[in-house]
Amino acid sequence: MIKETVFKSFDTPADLEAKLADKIAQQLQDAVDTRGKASLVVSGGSTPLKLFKLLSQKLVDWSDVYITLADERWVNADEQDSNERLVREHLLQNRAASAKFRGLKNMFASPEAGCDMTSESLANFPRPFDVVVLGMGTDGHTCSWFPCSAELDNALTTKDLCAAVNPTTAPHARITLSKDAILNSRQIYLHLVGEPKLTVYHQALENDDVTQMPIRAVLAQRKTPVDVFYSA
Ligand SMILES: O=C(O)[C@H](O)[C@@H](O)[C@H](O)[C@H](O)COP(=O)(O)O
Repeated sequence: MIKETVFKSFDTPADLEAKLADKIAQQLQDAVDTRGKASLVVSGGSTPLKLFKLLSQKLVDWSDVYITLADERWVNADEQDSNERLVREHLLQNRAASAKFRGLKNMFASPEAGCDMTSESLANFPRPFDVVVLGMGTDGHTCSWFPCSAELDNALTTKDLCAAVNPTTAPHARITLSKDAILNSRQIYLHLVGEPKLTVYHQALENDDVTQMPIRAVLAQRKTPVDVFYSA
């Protein structure tokens, strides 16, 4: 059994988003005030869109904030399934338009070929990352650590910043930050909306077999604080 750390339950997704946006904005500004710059890693998917909008309106010294993604589908940034597109359209707006964003996709033909260049492009990011916001799929994946993929072990064990992943249960080849990179953070938030995800989260707490549910790699460690923000 994995011991739960911080679990915060909200009546509505809007309540959750308001609180989480406040916390993230405060932590980013504290980082800028303390160290001169801050870093934020966000996830794609459908859950964080309203959070992105709220965050984009916050008073933060955004020009000192470096933003990247936890994972990306290997598609061009103008395509429907691109996480970069989501970030550009929903987060890098309003006050946050001046943030320094680096996407994970580059011009190489595959994530395997492009991985090293992506890692190099993130070399000037403040690390440990100040804030990481993760989502979770109902198969227990987070980032692009898919239980179905042959590359899962590499993504969870490499010391490299990035790893290539080819999921068999989800579209597109992917590039993902590694477990080592994600856990080298000051604060991780796990953003969960909907009862099916609460059920999966409780299943994830049952044991620490990361090959079945890779989200356990985040939940079972004690190096980096993980706060779960949940709303039905
Ligand atoms: O690119 C992605 O798909 C992600 O970054 C992924 O890890 C996501 O966070 C979960 O799959 C949850 O996705 P939803 O928010 O769409 O449920």
